[in-house]
Amino acid sequence: MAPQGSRAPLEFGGPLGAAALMLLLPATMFHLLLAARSGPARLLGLPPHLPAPEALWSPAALLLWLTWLGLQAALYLLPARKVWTCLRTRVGGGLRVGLSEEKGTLNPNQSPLCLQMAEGQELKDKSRLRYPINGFQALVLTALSVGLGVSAGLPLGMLTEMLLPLASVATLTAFIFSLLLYLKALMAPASALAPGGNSGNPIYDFFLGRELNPRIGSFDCKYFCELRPGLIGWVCWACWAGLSGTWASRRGGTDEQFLCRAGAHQPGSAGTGSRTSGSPSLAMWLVNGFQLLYVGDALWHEEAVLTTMDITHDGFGFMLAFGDLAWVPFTYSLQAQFLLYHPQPLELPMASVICLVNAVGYYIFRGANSQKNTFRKNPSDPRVAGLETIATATGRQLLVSGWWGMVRHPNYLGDLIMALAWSLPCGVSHLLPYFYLLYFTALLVHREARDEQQCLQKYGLAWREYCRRVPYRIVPYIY
Ligand SMILES: NC(=O)C1=CN([C@@H]2O[C@H](COP(=O)(O)OP(=O)(O)OC[C@H]3O[C@@H](n4cnc5c(N)ncnc54)[C@H](OP(=O)(O)O)[C@@H]3O)[C@@H](O)[C@H]2O)C=CC1
Ligand SMILES: CC(C)=CCC[C@@H](C)[C@H]1CC=C2C3=C(CC[C@@]21C)[C@@]1(C)CC[C@H](O)C(C)(C)[C@@H]1CC3
Repeated sequence: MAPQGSRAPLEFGGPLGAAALMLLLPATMFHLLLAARSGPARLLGLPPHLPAPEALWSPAALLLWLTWLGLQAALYLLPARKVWTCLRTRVGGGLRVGLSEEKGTLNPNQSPLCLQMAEGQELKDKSRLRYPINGFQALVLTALSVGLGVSAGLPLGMLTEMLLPLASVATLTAFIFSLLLYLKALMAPASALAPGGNSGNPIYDFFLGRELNPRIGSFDCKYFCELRPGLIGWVCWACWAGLSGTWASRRGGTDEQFLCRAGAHQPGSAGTGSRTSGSPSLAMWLVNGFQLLYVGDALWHEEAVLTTMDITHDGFGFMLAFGDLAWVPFTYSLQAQFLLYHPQPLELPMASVICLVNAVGYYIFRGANSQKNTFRKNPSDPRVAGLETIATATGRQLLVSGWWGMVRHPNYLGDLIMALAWSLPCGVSHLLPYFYLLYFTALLVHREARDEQQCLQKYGLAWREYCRRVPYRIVPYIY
């Protein structure tokens, strides 16, 4: 039985804050879903029409959701194809080859099927967990399965109408799953518990999560949820929203009929304007393209998630279960949902500027994340060996030039610039599509403060020296 009452300071406003977030997060998600399909599409203020209770639940949505989770779990367990592994190895560069060969896990000449694995950070008991690396393969196979399903006549056009019940089912799953995880953690050894999330207060611990890496056999629940059902679901749904225009016109429906069916055509609706061609608008192409790049990138660099604080520090509780399974797919796709019901005109010159903004954001995000990952894996790698560093008492070093000498969280800066680029195609007539940018700024500012606290504990004076030499946190000369 695990000991109760760790001395970690309480975060998120303690039990009261945790309880409030458990109500507020699902409420916000449903508000956004309803607002996106309402005529006025207001971020602040109630949507004009609240749905009937039966619109929030359907057995078909439950079946679809369970099938989706089953498909993603099967793809998680599937070995990586040899041809696939070789391709990733070549395109991914020396870093991946070095890592995998060093651990004896990758030999492209062995068998046509191999489960490529990566090792996580060292745990309290000095052991390291192993994780499958086949996320990008899962994305491609999912896209193929969905494509096959649609061409075989699966009524995926219903997806738009099923979004509310799907969100309910995902929220319910997150609650049940978190409860099971909480109970499972009661039997976990102390060494398996997360640094936070073990305060002894059941509400707080349920929210934050007690066990660091809950597993069923070798199936890692947190790693699976962080990158698979929600992230892949997000782009599948957003792309589907993009294609829905085509679908509406192929079925012989007008925009007006489509919007009525989807529940958006109400007095004062902005949603009957410009989408008449039956193909996704330029704005929709941009939003989908940018988000597909983001998710594809996350799965391509899958092993990088093993060093994020979600995997190394936070327990697996309601916050991450709900965040991964419900919040990400249903709120991160908000721009696509908004454009589906409120098409916006976008001219080519403006689209080019937005593409440039996204490219700059991606360049900073990827450059900063790759530089740190390369450095953490092998500080003498020629790509990072010339960078200036600060030594710490732990034996690890901190980068103080390159991306990490510009601000203390250059990767957050890139991520925020991309967030702006995802909203700009939606125009400036509504605040709603900018919700992601606002929420994400708050999330990253809070996350940055948590990370600083942890780094101060880990590196002490060396961290203070880093802060002195790199005074800005996220935005140079501003913050
Ligand atoms: N789309 C979304 O919803 C979200 C996206 N993200 C993205 O996820 C990515 C990962 O974020 P996150 O895990 O929060 O944080 P980081 O990837 O920034 O990792 C922080 C860690 O990096 C190490 N570090 C910090 N400074 C230095 C330095 N100067 N030199 C070397 N190492 C350093 C420290 O760990 P150590 O020293 O132990 O290596 C620190 O704890 C980011 O790109 C972020 O934008 C994050 C949250 C949500
Ligand atoms: C308020 C609330 C619901 C909190 C939960 C937060 C989660 C939604 C996010 C915490 C960290 C995340 C990361 C990603 C998605 C969102 C969550 C789960 C991420 C998988 C997105 C893709 C990136 O490339 C990433 C892999 C770096 C990233 C990791 C962190």
